Amino acid sequence: MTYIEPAPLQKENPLESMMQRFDVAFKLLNISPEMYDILMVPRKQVVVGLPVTMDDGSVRVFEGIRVVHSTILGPSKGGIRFDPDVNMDEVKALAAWMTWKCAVVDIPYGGAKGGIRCNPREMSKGEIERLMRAYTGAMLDVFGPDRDIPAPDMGTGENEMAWLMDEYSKAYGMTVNAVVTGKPLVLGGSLGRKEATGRGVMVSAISAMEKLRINPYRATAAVQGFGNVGSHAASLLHERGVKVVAISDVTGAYYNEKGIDIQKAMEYREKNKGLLEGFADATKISNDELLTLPVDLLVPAAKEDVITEDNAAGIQAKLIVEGANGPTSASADEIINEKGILVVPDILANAGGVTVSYFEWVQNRIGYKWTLDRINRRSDRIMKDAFDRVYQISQEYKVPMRIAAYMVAIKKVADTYKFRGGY
Ligand SMILES: NC(=O)C1=CN([C@@H]2O[C@H](COP(=O)(O)OP(=O)(O)OC[C@H]3O[C@@H](n4cnc5c(N)ncnc54)[C@H](OP(=O)(O)O)[C@@H]3O)[C@@H](O)[C@H]2O)C=CC1
Ligand SMILES: O=C(O)CCC(=O)C(=O)O
Repeated sequence: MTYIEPAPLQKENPLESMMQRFDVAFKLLNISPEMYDILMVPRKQVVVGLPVTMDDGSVRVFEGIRVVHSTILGPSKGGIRFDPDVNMDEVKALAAWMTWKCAVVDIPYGGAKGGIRCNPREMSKGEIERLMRAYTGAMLDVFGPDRDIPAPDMGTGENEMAWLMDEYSKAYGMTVNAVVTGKPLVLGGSLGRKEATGRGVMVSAISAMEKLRINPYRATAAVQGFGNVGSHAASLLHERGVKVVAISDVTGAYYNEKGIDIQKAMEYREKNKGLLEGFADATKISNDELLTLPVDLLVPAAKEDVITEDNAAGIQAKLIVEGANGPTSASADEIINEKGILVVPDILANAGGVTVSYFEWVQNRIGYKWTLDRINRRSDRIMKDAFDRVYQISQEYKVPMRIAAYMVAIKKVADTYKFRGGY
């Protein structure tokens, strides 16, 4: 029997959360009302059924989604997520966030996102490869180096991007490495891309600490999620003197008030099938408990809607830097703002990844490789400038940085429409 698993029911809806913040920011800007629908409705929503032969010979049909939210600033850009919770509303929200994110850091891309509802932890490498190739084949007329450029997100990494590039290149009869970013270095991947999102989180955190007059060498942090974003954010924060006292993954959270040895945790995870389960030198607590630890900095870097109206009141951190997309539901915003916690929002804080993806694409287009030093200097500058711009708007309009970031992004996209016209 073949079947597509239904998406699980979720209490919070990321699309509604995104819309609520969008509405607030839109009203503060003097933009014509018809622009509202133009900016809200995605340009393209593609859903495909993907039959894949499993290792035991059975055939399973997976559902694959790609949403292109906007292409007004340039080709659309955004990752591909492999996760059992993938659903259309989530992907629509994630695609819109990509539009706002690229606009906030001022790179010439629109926004898109893709996802396949599956559990990669329960699949073999061969099954994942066949699924990725099937998805790419089904999206040949969506993807393209000047049209829509995917990248990694939760549950995917350089292997999946390599298969995508190969499948696309075979279909077009030539090597097209600029069709996807986050590739292995030998296929035209960029130095610095793996660490880029975590690095941007670190730059945002240090910039925010300056504003709050927190000395990083005396600060403590808890980081939720120890994948691409969380592990590099934790490691780079540690390098800047911050004591990371808690980390976590899907198996739970690991707390040590004297500080976690991040390098050791990364090595442990590599040897332990990618999991922190059993990590010594720390007490195991729950992912919910991690969120309310008495720390200066909280970095949610796992998935959306982990900070909600149910737990926001218990948060003790002075600063939240959002590594994940949409980790704070709209219902929690008010509580957090009332508590005076400074939040560096996702569309700003985690934009380091797409920034270095942009650099990867540029290098592929010009056929030349940049040094790591050049990449880090340029991406740090972009992240710092974007932070300062959003902080300044938040002061000027007396709004949280999240609303200020939406204002910067919406204005840029709306201004572009004004000049291009023709909708
Ligand atoms: N990769 C990138 O460049 C970018 C990613 N992001 C966002 O950052 C977030 C993380 O992405 P990324 O690091 O790439 O993903 P990964 O798949 O590399 O890592 C996700 C991490 O979160 C953990 N996790 C998953 N579910 C839960 C849960 N319910 N509770 C606690 N931890 C959980 C995973 O644990 P386990 O490994 O045990 O499953 C893993 O440690 C996502 O929101 C993504 O959209 C944003 C910008 C760019
Ligand atoms: O690197 C990219 O192009 C996009 C990464 C991504 O999906 C994100 O920023 O959420």
